[in-house]
Amino acid sequence: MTITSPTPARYIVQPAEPAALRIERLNVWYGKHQAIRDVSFTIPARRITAIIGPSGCGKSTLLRAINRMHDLTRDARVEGSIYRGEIDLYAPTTDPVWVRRHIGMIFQKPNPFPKSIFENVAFGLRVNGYRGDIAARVEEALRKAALWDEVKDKLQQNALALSGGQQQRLCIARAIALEPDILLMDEPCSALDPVTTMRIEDLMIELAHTYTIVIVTHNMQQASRVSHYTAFLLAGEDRTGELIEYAPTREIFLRPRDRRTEDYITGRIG
Ligand SMILES: Nc1ncnc2c1ncn2[C@@H]1O[C@H](COP(=O)(O)OP(=O)(O)OP(=O)(O)O)[C@@H](O)[C@H]1O
Repeated sequence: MTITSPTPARYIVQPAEPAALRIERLNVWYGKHQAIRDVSFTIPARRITAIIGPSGCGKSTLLRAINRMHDLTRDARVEGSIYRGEIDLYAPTTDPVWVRRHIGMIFQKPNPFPKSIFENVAFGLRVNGYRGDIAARVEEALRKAALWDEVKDKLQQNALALSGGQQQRLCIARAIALEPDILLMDEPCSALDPVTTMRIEDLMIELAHTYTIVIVTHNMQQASRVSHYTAFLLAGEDRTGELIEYAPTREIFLRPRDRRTEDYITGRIG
């Protein structure tokens, strides 16, 4: 593992594992407000990478840049590159629909469609004109999301009748059904109780055998429990949206190199 330090204030580790994504000189603006500033780092494949930092530092903005969701936001502008293998997701020739098929997103608040459990998972397959066995793919996705046993006898029931934790696992199944290789999770447990949160965390750890996971979290225990690598973004004045430190999670929590990282993880800055 090598440490590069583009400026004396940044400690960015290059993971030893194969790369799932290489983010290069990423900048994001909303109108005149710059939310992400010259961020470069590599996200390892089949690992969990946590993005942490104070409120407003740009965590969600960075996550959304990874599957080109800012294309859908008025006034948002992205510069820089994100490479998945040789393909720059921001190249003019790259289709954003293709990007979102390979990079799924799970949101803070579970957001199932007001349809049956089955149709929620089948939805993306139908939209994409999938010609194979939809029922088999739905079952497989629900199994991978650790929900099959709870719902197999009520697949036609409205998804909105499920508990919050079940709804979140359904949203994970909906994303998985499209066979992405990367899953982005934006505070996926913040609307859930502690027991349900543990269940989703266990699921994330299980899914990381197959998928690359990038998670935004405010919960330091969660970042330290589930993630292999952690990226710390800074907020405040003209430094908002800068990546200050990126390293294996153990190092970030046990031996942070930057005082600002230490202040944040120990709760001295919010
Ligand atoms: N659609 C938008 N239009 C304009 N400004 C936005 C938009 N989305 C986010 N911002 C601004 O960009 C900055 C970064 O927001 P972002 O949601 O990425 O931060 P965050 O670190 O995820 O925050 P939090 O921890 O509070 O969820 C904030 O100042 C926010 O107000």
